[in-house]
Amino acid sequence: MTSPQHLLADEVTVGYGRRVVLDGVTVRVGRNETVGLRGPSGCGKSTLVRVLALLHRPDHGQVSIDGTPVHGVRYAVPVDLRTRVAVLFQSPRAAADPRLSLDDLIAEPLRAVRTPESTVRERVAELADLVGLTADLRGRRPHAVSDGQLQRACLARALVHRPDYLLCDEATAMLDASTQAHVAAVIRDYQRTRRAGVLVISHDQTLMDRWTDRIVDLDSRAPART
Ligand SMILES: Nc1ncnc2c1ncn2[C@@H]1O[C@H](COP(=O)(O)OP(=O)(O)OP(=O)(O)O)[C@@H](O)[C@H]1O
Repeated sequence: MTSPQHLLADEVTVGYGRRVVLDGVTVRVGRNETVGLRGPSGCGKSTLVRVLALLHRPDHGQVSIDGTPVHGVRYAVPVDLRTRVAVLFQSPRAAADPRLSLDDLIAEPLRAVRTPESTVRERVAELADLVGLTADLRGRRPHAVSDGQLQRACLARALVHRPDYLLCDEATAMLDASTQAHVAAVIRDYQRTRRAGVLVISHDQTLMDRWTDRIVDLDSRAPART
């Protein structure tokens, strides 16, 4: 029997203190599809992204990747499983280490798994090119580049391990129109060529309609099921 090809949050419940934010939510993102996640502010979209990105352990329920259940969070998850899901957040300033150059920001996940330095340099150059970071920008640290340039570096970093699933949490919201279009185009191309599964959260309905194959409504009033 072939294993399922999806990233699955299965009957996931998450609470902060006594407040239940996600109550038995099931959402799946298949390989080779782009799914939009929609819902009112505060309904738990970002929380679900953190659960799917293996950054937050649900109180109940489980995440599985292509049929393999994931136990633990962050570094407790084996590296070959952890690197299959990447996430791009809204604010590159909050996500990026201010001490690192853009090149080192992109390279860090590769160095963390002891990739040979020649391979690191090659891959960083390839990705910087893909996201449109010029040589003069690559040596700069976050304070010396714009939000759009920094988000390009964060996208390159997110793609560095060639993830099968990419989660985009309002990833283009802070960008000007042309950077937004370019970042979205890079993600779309990546999705097609890699046959990746992509989850998109955006308050921009036009962008969601244009970008996604289907939309899941995550309403805090009722458990969402797809
Ligand atoms: N670490 C936390 N500790 C306590 N409460 C939290 C935490 N993270 C989120 N919350 C609360 O959980 C609820 C859901 O937050 P979440 O960010 O997942 O919603 P969202 O749907 O992504 O919202 P938005 O569309 O406004 O970004 C909110 O009420 C938020 O205040």
